[in-house]
Amino acid sequence: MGYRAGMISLNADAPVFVFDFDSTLVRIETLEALAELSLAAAPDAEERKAKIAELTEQAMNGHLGFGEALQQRLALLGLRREHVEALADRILDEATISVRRNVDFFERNAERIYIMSGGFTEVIAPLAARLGIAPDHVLANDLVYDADGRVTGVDEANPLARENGKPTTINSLNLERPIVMVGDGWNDAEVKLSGAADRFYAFTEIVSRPKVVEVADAVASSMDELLFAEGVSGRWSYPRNRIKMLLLENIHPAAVERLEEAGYSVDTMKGALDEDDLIEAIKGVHVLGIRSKTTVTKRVLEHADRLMAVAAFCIGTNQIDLDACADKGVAVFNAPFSNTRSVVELALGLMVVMMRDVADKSRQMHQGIWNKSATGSREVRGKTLGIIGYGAIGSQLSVLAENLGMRVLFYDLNERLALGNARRVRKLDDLLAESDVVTLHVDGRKDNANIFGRDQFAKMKHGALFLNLARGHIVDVDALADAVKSGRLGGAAVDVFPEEPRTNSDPFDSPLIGLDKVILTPHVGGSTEEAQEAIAEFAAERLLNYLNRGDTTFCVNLPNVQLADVTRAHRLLHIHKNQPGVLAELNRALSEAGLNILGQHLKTDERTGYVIIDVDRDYDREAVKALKQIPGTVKFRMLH
Ligand SMILES: NC(=O)c1ccc[n+]([C@@H]2O[C@H](COP(=O)([O-])OP(=O)(O)OC[C@H]3O[C@@H](n4cnc5c(N)ncnc54)[C@H](O)[C@@H]3O)[C@@H](O)[C@H]2O)c1
Ligand SMILES: O=C(O)[C@H](O)COP(=O)(O)O
Repeated sequence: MGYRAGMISLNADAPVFVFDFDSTLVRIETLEALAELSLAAAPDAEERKAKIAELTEQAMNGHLGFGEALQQRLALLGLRREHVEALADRILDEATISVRRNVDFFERNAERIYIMSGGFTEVIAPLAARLGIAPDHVLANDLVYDADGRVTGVDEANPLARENGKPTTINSLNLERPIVMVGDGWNDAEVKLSGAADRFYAFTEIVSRPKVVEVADAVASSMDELLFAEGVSGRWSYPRNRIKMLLLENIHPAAVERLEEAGYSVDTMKGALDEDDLIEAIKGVHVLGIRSKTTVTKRVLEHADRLMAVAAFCIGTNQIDLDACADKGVAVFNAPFSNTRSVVELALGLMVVMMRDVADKSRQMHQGIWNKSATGSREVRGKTLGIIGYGAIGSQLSVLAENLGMRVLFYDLNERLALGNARRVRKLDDLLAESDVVTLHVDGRKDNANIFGRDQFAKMKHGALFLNLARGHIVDVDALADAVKSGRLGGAAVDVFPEEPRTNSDPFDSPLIGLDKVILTPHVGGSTEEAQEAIAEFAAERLLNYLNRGDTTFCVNLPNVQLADVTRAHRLLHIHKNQPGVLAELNRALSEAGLNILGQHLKTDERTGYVIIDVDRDYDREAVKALKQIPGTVKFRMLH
């Protein structure tokens, strides 16, 4: 399993922790998992499994004595040594996710940690070993086998085989106090209720039982939460499950999976939200995930009381007020390359389809009209393609179009390397005059609003084709509609619109609707399964790198700093206005706080400075708070 390293130690007067096993350290109930193995071929397997699960629930909720429930379940199981061995073999894979994240806590504090379970030593042993817990700190039942390897019962001398087994076992050990019991079941709660432990945490990451939660001193929905509540310096400075992420616009589940696996709390919504709804939804949210339809305005940001980062799970970031985000210290990320290929393929397909008039021919066929004719139907080979905006998409399109035999011209505001035989033109008008197909791939910056209108259409070749798969506001659609109607253009394919519906249930309207020779698609240039999954993975990774270690690589509005994981240090992250004197003040405050600096990075852009300081872990925590007061501070956080 992918366990991580870190530095988490308890101090001398820290409690002794006693952890339950099933549905706490592992996400399974041992007896139910064994039933899957031992009853695989039994004709009445389902009945028996249901009975076993029912007995487990009764015992875990305190409705049936544990010893009684264990005996009855073993009788139903028909268990053999090989079944037990098979489960022990895969038990590491069943470890609870937050336990995997905090393996260091176990390793470093093994002397003050016990695993106590009504389950079986043989199954627990491999995970205990992985967590560095010695065999004499594993308190569990021992199975008894007959000569043929059949399980005949458990060692009855062990108190864990009987009622009140857990309190009895703890008491017999005479452990130092305080003792903290952590588990999901009633028999764990009983340890505290009987006085054998000082505190009881209902562990709810796998299952939450109301009756157990009710009597618990506190609820721990993950190991991080437990360590935070106990004041133990955990894997992270703040429990990740308290960091709320809101992902809008049907972001691919791979992102949710990745972020949840890393311990964060993720909520999702299918559509985009309008400004007022977003203002409501963003309260308490630390990370917002969007696509092209959600506009993050200054007004929205004014209500974002916890926001640390925004991820655009797409290429475009024109829907986000990047400067306002920077002013609030909110980092913005996107996925600049993950759907490039999908857009390029669609653009090429649309060109071919338009050259052959496929859309209109197909519509006629659906009306029962057979119109076999070569008139007006052309190959793309040998035609001139004019690409406006030679960035990631434009340049890749250039290469593939040349491979289809097209001649490529491009126009870009910036210097761009011409790929293959593509030729850069200095004036847009030259490109318009020469191209048989004109395609737009500029970014969505505000200045690009309506850059393509009546004048530009008038300068295109008569009968040329036009594509816009970039952004809706770039083109004057009324002018486009007129250019098609007048026959100036031979056809148009449009994927993006100045006004787009926020959800699939909202209506769509445009002057282009119903026009012959016009192909309309609902902003799906980047909507392929491959692209959406790739975007999800890329953007989620950027977010995790930022949240977990302060790395701003690929951030589009803060200085980019690439950072390694924080090990053997605490990391201070200070975002400030780029104004004179901040760094000097910061270093003065650091020295007053008695901090030993292990490493420091500073990067600035014209608006913002970002300082990352790794320090020795011994320092005055209160004094560090002074860093927040330094004039010009925008955001300050700590990681360890
Ligand atoms: N339809 C979709 O689903 C979809 C999917 C992905 C991207 N997009 C959009 O496609 C566009 C291109 O994406 P990209 O990844 O290639 O962006 P990019 O930033 O890599 O490239 C944009 C290029 O346009 C140039 N440019 C900007 N304004 C210009 C102007 N007025 N005239 C000439 N050149 C100009 C820039 O210098 C840059 O080279 C963006 O608008 C993006 O939002 C749409
Ligand atoms: O910017 C982009 O990547 C595209 O416009 C795709 O946007 P979408 O994720 O909303 O489809």
